[in-house]
Amino acid sequence: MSDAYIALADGRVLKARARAPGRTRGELVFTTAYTGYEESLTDPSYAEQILTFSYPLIGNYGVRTERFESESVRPNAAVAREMTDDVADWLAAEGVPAVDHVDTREIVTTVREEGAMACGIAAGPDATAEDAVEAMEACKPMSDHVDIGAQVSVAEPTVHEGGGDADVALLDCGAKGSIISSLTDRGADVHVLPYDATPEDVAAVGPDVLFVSNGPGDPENFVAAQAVVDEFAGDLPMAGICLGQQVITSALGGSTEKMTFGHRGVNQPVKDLRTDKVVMTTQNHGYTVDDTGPLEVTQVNVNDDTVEGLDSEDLDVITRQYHPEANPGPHDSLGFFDEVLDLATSSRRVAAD
Ligand SMILES: NC(=O)CC[C@H](N)C(=O)O
Repeated sequence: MSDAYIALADGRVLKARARAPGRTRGELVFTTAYTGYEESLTDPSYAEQILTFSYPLIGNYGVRTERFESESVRPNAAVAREMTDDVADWLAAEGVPAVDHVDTREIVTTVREEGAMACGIAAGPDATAEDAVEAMEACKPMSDHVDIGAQVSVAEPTVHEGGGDADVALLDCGAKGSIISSLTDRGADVHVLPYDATPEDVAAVGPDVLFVSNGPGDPENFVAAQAVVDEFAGDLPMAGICLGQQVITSALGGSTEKMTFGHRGVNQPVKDLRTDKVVMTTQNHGYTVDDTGPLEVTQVNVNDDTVEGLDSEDLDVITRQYHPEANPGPHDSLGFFDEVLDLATSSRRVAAD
Protein backbone atom coordinates (compact mmCIF):
# COMPACT_ATOMS: atom_id res chain seq x y z
CA MET A 1 0.00 0.00 0.00
CA SER A 2 1.20 3.52 -0.71
CA ASP A 3 2.31 6.29 1.59
CA ALA A 4 0.41 9.20 3.04
CA TYR A 5 1.40 12.43 4.76
CA ILE A 6 -0.39 14.45 7.41
CA ALA A 7 0.69 18.09 7.71
CA LEU A 8 -0.22 19.94 10.91
CA ALA A 9 -0.42 23.72 11.32
CA ASP A 10 2.34 23.57 13.97
CA GLY A 11 4.83 22.54 11.27
CA ARG A 12 4.85 18.80 11.91
CA VAL A 13 4.47 16.37 9.01
CA LEU A 14 3.62 12.77 9.95
CA LYS A 15 4.10 9.82 7.63
CA ALA A 16 1.25 7.33 7.44
CA ARG A 17 -0.19 4.59 5.23
CA ALA A 18 -2.73 5.50 2.55
CA ARG A 19 -6.02 3.59 2.95
CA ALA A 20 -8.15 5.75 0.66
CA PRO A 21 -6.38 8.11 -1.77
CA GLY A 22 -6.75 11.84 -2.21
CA ARG A 23 -5.67 15.30 -1.06
CA THR A 24 -7.71 17.33 1.38
CA ARG A 25 -7.64 19.76 4.27
CA GLY A 26 -9.76 20.45 7.33
CA GLU A 27 -9.74 21.27 11.02
CA LEU A 28 -7.99 18.44 12.83
CA VAL A 29 -10.10 17.02 15.67
CA PHE A 30 -10.27 13.73 17.57
CA THR A 31 -12.94 11.52 19.05
CA THR A 32 -12.33 9.20 21.98
CA ALA A 33 -15.34 7.03 21.03
CA TYR A 34 -14.48 3.31 21.05
CA THR A 35 -17.56 2.40 19.04
CA GLY A 36 -19.87 4.14 16.58
CA TYR A 37 -17.43 4.82 13.75
CA GLU A 38 -20.18 4.46 11.12
CA GLU A 39 -22.33 7.00 12.95
CA SER A 40 -19.40 9.42 13.43
CA LEU A 41 -18.26 9.19 9.82
CA THR A 42 -21.79 10.04 8.59
CA ASP A 43 -22.54 12.73 11.20
CA PRO A 44 -23.02 16.01 9.28
CA SER A 45 -21.54 17.95 12.21
CA TYR A 46 -18.10 16.69 11.07
CA ALA A 47 -18.17 18.62 7.77
CA GLU A 48 -14.87 20.43 7.00
CA GLN A 49 -13.01 18.49 9.71
CA ILE A 50 -10.40 15.73 9.66
CA LEU A 51 -11.47 13.12 12.17
CA THR A 52 -8.83 11.23 14.16
CA PHE A 53 -10.00 8.17 16.08
CA SER A 54 -8.09 7.73 19.34
CA TYR A 55 -9.43 4.17 19.69
CA PRO A 56 -6.77 2.08 17.92
CA LEU A 57 -8.90 -0.26 15.77
CA ILE A 58 -11.62 1.15 13.54
CA GLY A 59 -13.87 -1.11 11.47
CA ASN A 60 -13.94 -4.30 13.54
CA TYR A 61 -17.70 -4.81 13.13
CA GLY A 62 -18.01 -3.84 9.46
CA VAL A 63 -20.01 -1.15 7.71
CA ARG A 64 -23.82 -1.19 7.53
CA THR A 65 -25.90 1.57 6.00
CA GLU A 66 -28.64 1.08 8.65
CA ARG A 67 -26.29 2.69 11.13
CA PHE A 68 -25.56 5.79 9.04
CA GLU A 69 -26.67 9.17 10.39
CA SER A 70 -26.88 10.69 6.87
CA GLU A 71 -26.45 9.51 3.32
CA SER A 72 -22.73 10.27 2.91
CA VAL A 73 -19.38 10.47 4.68
CA ARG A 74 -19.07 13.92 6.25
CA PRO A 75 -15.52 14.55 7.57
CA ASN A 76 -13.03 15.57 4.87
CA ALA A 77 -10.72 12.69 5.89
CA ALA A 78 -10.29 9.98 8.53
CA VAL A 79 -7.19 9.05 10.54
CA ALA A 80 -6.82 5.84 12.57
CA ARG A 81 -4.08 3.73 14.13
CA GLU A 82 -5.43 0.70 12.26
CA MET A 83 -8.39 0.70 9.87
CA THR A 84 -10.03 -2.42 8.47
CA ASP A 85 -10.55 -2.96 4.74
CA ASP A 86 -14.33 -2.58 5.20
CA VAL A 87 -13.96 1.02 6.33
CA ALA A 88 -11.07 1.84 3.99
CA ASP A 89 -12.98 0.53 0.96
CA TRP A 90 -16.10 2.46 1.95
CA LEU A 91 -14.16 5.72 2.33
CA ALA A 92 -12.30 5.11 -0.95
CA ALA A 93 -15.62 4.52 -2.75
CA GLU A 94 -16.90 7.80 -1.30
CA GLY A 95 -13.75 9.65 -2.39
CA VAL A 96 -12.80 10.52 1.19
CA PRO A 97 -9.07 10.20 1.94
CA ALA A 98 -8.16 7.90 4.82
CA VAL A 99 -4.87 6.99 6.48
CA ASP A 100 -3.67 4.63 9.19
CA HIS A 101 -0.39 3.25 10.61
CA VAL A 102 0.31 6.56 12.29
CA ASP A 103 0.84 7.37 15.98
CA THR A 104 -2.64 8.68 16.78
CA ARG A 105 -1.55 9.26 20.41
CA GLU A 106 0.83 11.96 19.13
CA ILE A 107 -1.99 13.57 17.13
CA VAL A 108 -4.41 13.50 20.06
CA THR A 109 -1.92 14.92 22.57
CA THR A 110 -0.93 17.62 20.07
CA VAL A 111 -4.56 18.69 19.57
CA ARG A 112 -5.18 18.54 23.35
CA GLU A 113 -2.20 20.80 24.01
CA GLU A 114 -2.35 23.16 21.03
CA GLY A 115 -6.04 22.99 20.11
CA ALA A 116 -7.92 21.95 17.00
CA MET A 117 -5.76 23.09 14.09
CA ALA A 118 -5.49 23.28 10.31
CA CYS A 119 -4.40 20.01 8.76
CA GLY A 120 -3.63 18.75 5.25
CA ILE A 121 -3.57 15.16 4.04
CA ALA A 122 -2.06 13.67 0.91
CA ALA A 123 -2.60 9.95 0.42
CA GLY A 124 -1.95 7.62 -2.50
CA PRO A 125 0.73 6.53 -4.97
CA ASP A 126 2.14 9.97 -5.82
CA ALA A 127 1.57 11.72 -2.51
CA THR A 128 4.37 13.84 -1.09
CA ALA A 129 4.92 15.71 2.17
CA GLU A 130 4.80 18.95 0.16
CA ASP A 131 1.32 18.06 -1.12
CA ALA A 132 0.11 17.67 2.45
CA VAL A 133 1.65 21.00 3.50
CA GLU A 134 0.07 22.73 0.50
CA ALA A 135 -3.32 21.25 1.42
CA MET A 136 -2.89 22.37 5.05
CA GLU A 137 -2.06 25.92 3.96
CA ALA A 138 -5.34 26.05 1.99
CA CYS A 139 -7.36 25.22 5.12
CA LYS A 140 -9.74 28.00 6.21
CA PRO A 141 -10.64 28.61 9.87
CA MET A 142 -13.96 26.97 10.72
CA SER A 143 -15.71 30.32 11.24
CA ASP A 144 -14.84 31.34 7.64
CA HIS A 145 -17.16 28.62 6.32
CA VAL A 146 -20.05 31.06 6.49
CA ASP A 147 -22.49 29.00 4.42
CA ILE A 148 -21.58 25.55 5.74
CA GLY A 149 -25.27 24.80 6.32
CA ALA A 150 -25.74 24.57 2.53
CA GLN A 151 -23.42 21.52 2.46
CA VAL A 152 -25.46 19.49 4.93
CA SER A 153 -29.10 20.63 4.92
CA VAL A 154 -32.03 19.35 2.87
CA ALA A 155 -32.66 21.46 -0.23
CA GLU A 156 -36.45 21.12 0.00
CA PRO A 157 -38.81 20.59 2.94
CA THR A 158 -39.56 16.93 3.70
CA VAL A 159 -41.95 15.29 6.15
CA HIS A 160 -41.30 12.20 8.30
CA GLU A 161 -44.58 10.90 9.68
CA GLY A 162 -44.64 9.43 13.15
CA GLY A 163 -48.33 9.27 13.96
CA GLY A 164 -49.43 12.89 14.13
CA ASP A 165 -49.36 13.32 17.93
CA ALA A 166 -47.40 16.56 17.48
CA ASP A 167 -45.98 18.60 14.62
CA VAL A 168 -42.30 19.38 14.96
CA ALA A 169 -40.67 21.95 12.66
CA LEU A 170 -37.05 20.82 12.47
CA LEU A 171 -34.57 23.38 11.16
CA ASP A 172 -32.07 21.10 9.43
CA CYS A 173 -28.66 22.63 10.02
CA GLY A 174 -27.12 19.18 9.36
CA ALA A 175 -29.51 16.96 11.30
CA LYS A 176 -28.53 13.43 12.28
CA GLY A 177 -31.07 10.80 11.23
CA SER A 178 -31.36 9.66 14.85
CA ILE A 179 -32.82 13.01 15.90
CA ILE A 180 -35.62 12.61 13.37
CA SER A 181 -36.28 8.96 14.28
CA SER A 182 -36.20 9.74 18.02
CA LEU A 183 -39.10 12.15 17.41
CA THR A 184 -41.10 9.97 14.99
CA ASP A 185 -40.64 6.96 17.33
CA ARG A 186 -42.49 9.02 19.93
CA GLY A 187 -45.45 9.77 17.67
CA ALA A 188 -44.47 13.14 16.22
CA ASP A 189 -44.60 14.20 12.59
CA VAL A 190 -41.30 15.89 11.76
CA HIS A 191 -41.35 18.64 9.13
CA VAL A 192 -37.73 19.01 8.07
CA LEU A 193 -36.98 22.50 6.77
CA PRO A 194 -33.80 23.83 5.11
CA TYR A 195 -31.28 25.58 7.38
CA ASP A 196 -32.15 28.92 5.76
CA ALA A 197 -35.94 28.58 6.10
CA THR A 198 -37.79 31.82 6.80
CA PRO A 199 -40.25 32.47 9.66
CA GLU A 200 -43.00 32.20 7.00
CA ASP A 201 -41.78 28.72 6.01
CA VAL A 202 -41.93 27.66 9.65
CA ALA A 203 -45.38 29.19 10.21
CA ALA A 204 -46.67 27.36 7.12
CA VAL A 205 -46.01 24.03 8.88
CA GLY A 206 -48.18 25.03 11.86
CA PRO A 207 -45.78 23.45 14.36
CA ASP A 208 -46.33 22.67 18.05
CA VAL A 209 -42.60 23.00 18.64
CA LEU A 210 -39.57 24.39 16.80
CA PHE A 211 -36.50 22.12 16.91
CA VAL A 212 -33.06 23.38 15.85
CA SER A 213 -30.78 20.50 14.88
CA ASN A 214 -27.11 19.78 15.33
CA GLY A 215 -24.77 20.93 12.58
CA PRO A 216 -21.19 21.77 11.61
CA GLY A 217 -19.18 24.95 12.04
CA ASP A 218 -19.63 28.21 13.88
CA PRO A 219 -23.17 28.69 15.24
CA GLU A 220 -22.89 32.45 14.69
CA ASN A 221 -22.95 31.77 10.93
CA PHE A 222 -26.47 30.29 11.11
CA VAL A 223 -28.10 33.70 10.81
CA ALA A 224 -31.36 32.52 9.19
CA ALA A 225 -31.96 29.96 11.95
CA GLN A 226 -31.25 32.64 14.57
CA ALA A 227 -33.78 34.93 12.87
CA VAL A 228 -36.43 32.19 13.05
CA VAL A 229 -35.76 31.67 16.77
CA ASP A 230 -35.90 35.41 17.36
CA GLU A 231 -39.23 35.64 15.53
CA PHE A 232 -40.99 32.88 17.48
CA ALA A 233 -39.37 33.31 20.92
CA GLY A 234 -42.10 33.25 23.55
CA ASP A 235 -44.80 32.21 21.07
CA LEU A 236 -43.68 28.72 20.17
CA PRO A 237 -41.94 26.11 22.38
CA MET A 238 -38.37 25.49 21.23
CA ALA A 239 -35.79 22.76 21.57
CA GLY A 240 -32.29 22.27 20.26
CA ILE A 241 -29.41 19.83 20.27
CA CYS A 242 -25.75 20.83 20.06
CA LEU A 243 -25.62 23.53 17.33
CA GLY A 244 -29.33 23.92 18.08
CA GLN A 245 -28.57 24.88 21.69
CA GLN A 246 -25.93 27.33 20.50
CA VAL A 247 -28.16 28.94 17.82
CA ILE A 248 -31.11 29.32 20.21
CA THR A 249 -28.92 30.84 22.92
CA SER A 250 -27.30 33.35 20.56
CA ALA A 251 -30.64 34.33 19.07
CA LEU A 252 -32.05 35.00 22.54
CA GLY A 253 -29.20 37.36 23.43
CA GLY A 254 -26.52 34.98 24.75
CA SER A 255 -23.26 34.05 23.02
CA THR A 256 -20.95 31.19 22.09
CA GLU A 257 -17.19 30.71 21.91
CA LYS A 258 -14.79 28.26 20.33
CA MET A 259 -13.31 25.65 22.65
CA THR A 260 -9.64 24.64 22.54
CA PHE A 261 -10.27 21.13 21.25
CA GLY A 262 -13.93 20.51 22.05
CA HIS A 263 -15.69 17.38 23.26
CA ARG A 264 -15.92 14.35 20.99
CA GLY A 265 -16.57 10.95 22.52
CA VAL A 266 -19.14 8.69 24.11
CA ASN A 267 -18.36 8.92 27.82
CA GLN A 268 -18.66 12.59 28.69
CA PRO A 269 -20.17 12.90 32.20
CA VAL A 270 -23.00 15.43 32.53
CA LYS A 271 -24.54 16.49 35.83
CA ASP A 272 -28.15 17.63 36.12
CA LEU A 273 -28.12 20.47 38.64
CA ARG A 274 -31.76 19.87 39.63
CA THR A 275 -31.36 16.18 40.52
CA ASP A 276 -27.59 15.99 41.20
CA LYS A 277 -27.53 12.91 38.96
CA VAL A 278 -24.78 12.27 36.42
CA VAL A 279 -25.38 10.62 33.05
CA MET A 280 -22.89 9.48 30.43
CA THR A 281 -23.32 11.27 27.11
CA THR A 282 -22.14 11.25 23.53
CA GLN A 283 -20.68 14.52 22.30
CA ASN A 284 -19.30 16.13 19.17
CA HIS A 285 -18.76 19.85 19.39
CA GLY A 286 -16.04 22.47 19.13
CA TYR A 287 -18.04 25.51 20.30
CA THR A 288 -19.80 26.11 23.59
CA VAL A 289 -22.30 28.53 25.10
CA ASP A 290 -20.50 31.08 27.27
CA ASP A 291 -23.27 33.65 27.96
CA THR A 292 -26.62 31.92 28.42
CA GLY A 293 -28.72 35.09 27.98
CA PRO A 294 -32.20 34.55 29.44
CA LEU A 295 -31.77 30.78 29.74
CA GLU A 296 -31.09 28.91 32.97
CA VAL A 297 -28.27 26.37 33.16
CA THR A 298 -29.75 22.99 34.11
CA GLN A 299 -26.86 20.67 33.25
CA VAL A 300 -23.06 21.00 33.23
CA ASN A 301 -20.11 18.91 32.07
CA VAL A 302 -18.45 17.30 35.08
CA ASN A 303 -14.98 17.52 33.48
CA ASP A 304 -14.89 21.23 32.70
CA ASP A 305 -18.15 22.81 33.92
CA THR A 306 -19.24 23.86 30.42
CA VAL A 307 -22.96 24.32 29.74
CA GLU A 308 -24.70 21.06 28.75
CA GLY A 309 -28.37 21.88 29.23
CA LEU A 310 -30.47 25.06 29.21
CA ASP A 311 -34.09 25.76 29.99
CA SER A 312 -36.52 28.63 30.21
CA GLU A 313 -39.97 28.11 31.69
CA ASP A 314 -41.03 31.59 30.54
CA LEU A 315 -39.99 31.01 26.94
CA ASP A 316 -40.71 27.24 26.84
CA VAL A 317 -37.18 26.41 25.72
CA ILE A 318 -35.20 23.25 26.44
CA THR A 319 -31.79 22.47 24.90
CA ARG A 320 -28.88 20.05 25.16
CA GLN A 321 -25.24 20.48 24.10
CA TYR A 322 -24.70 16.70 23.97
CA HIS A 323 -26.53 14.14 21.82
CA PRO A 324 -29.36 12.31 23.64
CA GLU A 325 -30.22 10.57 20.34
CA ALA A 326 -26.74 9.25 19.71
CA ASN A 327 -26.29 5.74 18.45
CA PRO A 328 -25.01 3.26 19.42
CA GLY A 329 -25.48 5.10 22.72
CA PRO A 330 -25.27 5.57 25.62
CA HIS A 331 -29.03 6.10 25.76
CA ASP A 332 -29.22 7.41 29.34
CA SER A 333 -30.62 10.75 28.20
CA LEU A 334 -33.15 9.67 25.54
CA GLY A 335 -35.92 11.00 27.82
CA PHE A 336 -35.02 14.44 26.47
CA PHE A 337 -37.27 13.73 23.48
CA ASP A 338 -40.22 12.97 25.80
CA GLU A 339 -39.58 16.31 27.50
CA VAL A 340 -39.54 18.06 24.11
CA LEU A 341 -42.86 16.53 23.09
CA ASP A 342 -44.35 17.28 26.52
CA LEU A 343 -43.36 20.89 25.88
CA ALA A 344 -45.21 20.77 22.57
CA THR A 345 -48.47 19.82 24.27
CA SER A 346 -47.97 21.22 27.77
CA SER A 347 -50.47 23.53 29.42
CA ARG A 348 -47.69 25.83 30.57
CA ARG A 349 -47.11 26.73 26.94
CA VAL A 350 -47.35 30.44 26.27
CA ALA A 351 -50.24 30.90 23.85
CA ALA A 352 -49.73 33.25 20.92
CA ASP A 353 -52.39 35.93 20.87
N1 LIG B 1 -22.72 18.43 16.81
C1 LIG B 1 -22.95 19.72 16.63
O1 LIG B 1 -24.09 20.15 16.42
C2 LIG B 1 -21.77 20.63 16.64
C3 LIG B 1 -22.12 22.08 16.84
C4 LIG B 1 -21.03 23.06 16.44
N2 LIG B 1 -20.70 22.92 15.05
C5 LIG B 1 -19.80 22.83 17.28
O2 LIG B 1 -18.80 22.35 16.82
O3 LIG B 1 -19.85 23.12 18.46
